[in-house]
Amino acid sequence: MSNNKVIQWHFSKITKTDRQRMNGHKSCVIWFTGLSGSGKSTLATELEAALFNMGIRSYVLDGDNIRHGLNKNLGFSSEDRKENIRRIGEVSKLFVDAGLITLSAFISPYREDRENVRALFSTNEFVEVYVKCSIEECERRDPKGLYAKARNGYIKEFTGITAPYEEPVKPEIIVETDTQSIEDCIQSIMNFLKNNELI
Ligand SMILES: Nc1ncnc2c1ncn2[C@@H]1O[C@H](COP(=O)(O)OS(=O)(=O)O)[C@@H](OP(=O)(O)O)[C@H]1O
Ligand SMILES: Nc1ncnc2c1ncn2[C@@H]1O[C@H](COP(=O)(O)OP(=O)(O)O)[C@@H](O)[C@H]1O
Repeated sequence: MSNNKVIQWHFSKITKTDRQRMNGHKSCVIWFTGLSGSGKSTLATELEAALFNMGIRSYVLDGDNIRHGLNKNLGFSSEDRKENIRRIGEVSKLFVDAGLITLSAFISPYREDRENVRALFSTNEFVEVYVKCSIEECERRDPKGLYAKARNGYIKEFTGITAPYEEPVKPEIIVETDTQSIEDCIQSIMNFLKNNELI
C-alpha cells in the first residue's frame, strides 16, 4: 500500500505567503549546477553574504556539506546521484515553504533529475543557474585535488572525466566563470532576482 493512502498531510495555520509577508520578500530556490570546480560553492556563499547584508533571509545547501550528514549513505553512481538530488529537492522545497531564499549548490549532472526538482515548484520559484566553466579550466583550478585523483584512477565515476555532465537546455541564468569575475556573476543573479521581484 502506498504511503499516500495511510499518511495524511497536516496543514499549518501559517502559510508560505504569511512567512514571505513577515520576511518582506519572496522565497525561491536558486539551483546552482555545474562541474566540480566551476564555482557553485563560491557563488552560493558570496550571494548568501550579499543577501544577508541586505536583510534577506537565505540559506546555502551545498553538496559537500549535505554529503557529510543527511546524504552520507550516498555515493556517486547515477542512482545515488539521483537520490541525492531528489532528497535535496525535497529539502529545498521545505526551505522555500519556510520563507527562505534557498541556495542549492550541487553538480546535479542529470537533466532529468534537475527537471524533477523543478517540477516540485511553481513558476518563478525555481531559478536554475548554470555555472558554466570549461572542463580544462576546472581541472586547472582543481581546488580540492580531485581531478588529479580522477586522472590517476583513485576516484571512479568523476563528473566530466569518467561520468557525464548534461548541460541545462534553458536555464534561467548562465554565468561563465572562466571569463566573468565573481562580482559580475553575483551581479547578474542579483539583477535576475530584482527583475523578477523575488527581492
Ligand atoms: N566521483 C565524483 N564526482 C563528482 N564529485 C565528487 C566525486 N567524488 C567526490 N566528489 C565531491 O563531491 C562533490 C559533489 O557532490 P554533489 O552532491 O554536488 O554531486 S551530485 O550532484 O550528486 O552529482 C564535489 O564537490 P564540488 O567540487 O563542490 O562540486 C566533490 O568535492
Ligand atoms: N567567476 C567565478 N565564479 C566562481 N568561482 C570562481 C570564479 N572565478 C574564479 N573562481 C574560483 O574557482 C574556484 C571554484 O571552486 P568552488 O566554488 O569550490 O567550485 P564548485 O563548488 O563548483 O566545486 C574557486 O577557487 C574560485 O575562487
